[in-house]
Amino acid sequence: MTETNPDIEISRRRLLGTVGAAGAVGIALGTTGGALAHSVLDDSGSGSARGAAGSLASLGATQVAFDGDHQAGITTPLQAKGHLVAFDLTSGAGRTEAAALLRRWSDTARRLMAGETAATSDSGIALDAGPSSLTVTFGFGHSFFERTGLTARRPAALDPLPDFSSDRLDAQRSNGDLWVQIGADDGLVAFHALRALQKDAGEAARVRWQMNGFNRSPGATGTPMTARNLMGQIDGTGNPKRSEPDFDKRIFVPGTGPGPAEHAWMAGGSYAVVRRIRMLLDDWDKQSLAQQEQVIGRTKATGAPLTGGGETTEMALDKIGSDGKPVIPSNAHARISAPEQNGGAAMLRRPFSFHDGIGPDGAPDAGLLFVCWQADPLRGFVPVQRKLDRGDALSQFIRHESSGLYAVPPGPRSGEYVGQRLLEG
Ligand SMILES: C=CC1=C(C)c2cc3[nH]c(cc4nc(cc5[nH]c(cc1n2)c(C)c5CCC(=O)O)C(CCC(=O)O)=C4C)c(C)c3C=C
Ligand SMILES: [Fe+2]
Repeated sequence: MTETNPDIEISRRRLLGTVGAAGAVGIALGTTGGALAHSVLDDSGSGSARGAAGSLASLGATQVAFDGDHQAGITTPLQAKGHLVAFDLTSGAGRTEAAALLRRWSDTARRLMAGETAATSDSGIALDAGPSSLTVTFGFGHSFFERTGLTARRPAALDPLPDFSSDRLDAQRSNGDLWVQIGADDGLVAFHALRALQKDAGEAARVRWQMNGFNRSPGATGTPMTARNLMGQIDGTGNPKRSEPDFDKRIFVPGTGPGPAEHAWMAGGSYAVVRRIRMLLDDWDKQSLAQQEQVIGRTKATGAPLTGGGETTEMALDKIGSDGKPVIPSNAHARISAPEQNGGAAMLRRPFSFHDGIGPDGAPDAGLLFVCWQADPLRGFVPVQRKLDRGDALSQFIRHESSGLYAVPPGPRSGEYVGQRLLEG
């Protein structure tokens, strides 16, 4: 598995890089990572993002490939910093301008992900740092296809999500013609990419909304662990694993099979559902540990199911306690969202936490930038959210405040730009 997964190979490099961080950068970037790290280590070439600093530790040197079957930032391990940004095309911009924009964006993303500077007027924000696992992922919203005259090529999977009774959505912070996800293990590297991409948008597109998120930094725990969210729960345990035979089928649009030929441009792509979910943390913190664990159906400390075992032990959903009730409550979040309760519906959750300050009432404006990936939202997010909407114990502690659904095309081939098969096909 690890040999065929570029993202996991990056992790392997990161492990080797730990040795490098202790002083032997040559080992970290030797036979395993040398080719990918070349651009950041080469002091002689123009376009290097190296400033005055010396050699890079493994965290800075780690590079994720831009080209590939799938875009980076989907199966890439969670990064410490994230920016989500949606753009609308300006009134004068159509298909030609959109194609030129995607070409500029792809060129910049390819360069920055390789640890190079932007092609023109680089801001210098990321000087001294390496690529730091930077990923830039591009998607198209439903409205993009009208704006560019491409409605015949719009997949049905991009039809607007249904309304959910628990939605409290802000239209200004939802949807958008274009969506960009930026992730990096260094805050300056991530912000540098955001600035560069916004500059590239020029007169073609304007920012519609923008959100900032974070995760635990790599190396903060003794061994790699599933991340925690701002409620303190281990979050991500039940995610589909790359080693599972149906992983690709669940997450990526198949290359062949049913569906009109006009939609072939999405083969190898994926659909991202993005929700800004506010956590009502003051209410949550008033719950006892036992109450919090009943809400999820898993222990807080280890993430193990309430029916026993460790984090990765299967939930025994049929197990009845001495009180005659299911040990994992019937309204527990992990029970209701489990694939076996939803006809196999599954998604890859890859969120960032957010904190946008403290409101006048003293409550943090904090929560989860929920990003999930699937081959078809009607067989991933939608049925699960419908079920959660009807009786999830977690729902009284969260509020869905914004929503987006984006078609994320496959990764580019060498020299190609993201979306070229749609815009020029
Ligand atoms: C519609 C999809 C989902 C939304 C929205 C959602 C919000 C949300 N979830 C947590 C915390 C946890 N979720 C956990 C599991 C879990 N959640 C979903 C889906 C949505 N969650 C799924 C598909 C699963 C996996 C179920 C399974 O396969 O067993 C867990 C348990 C640990 C884990 O598996 O990750 C936690 C904790 C929050 C805080 C939240 C909104 C803010
Ligand atoms: Fe969840």
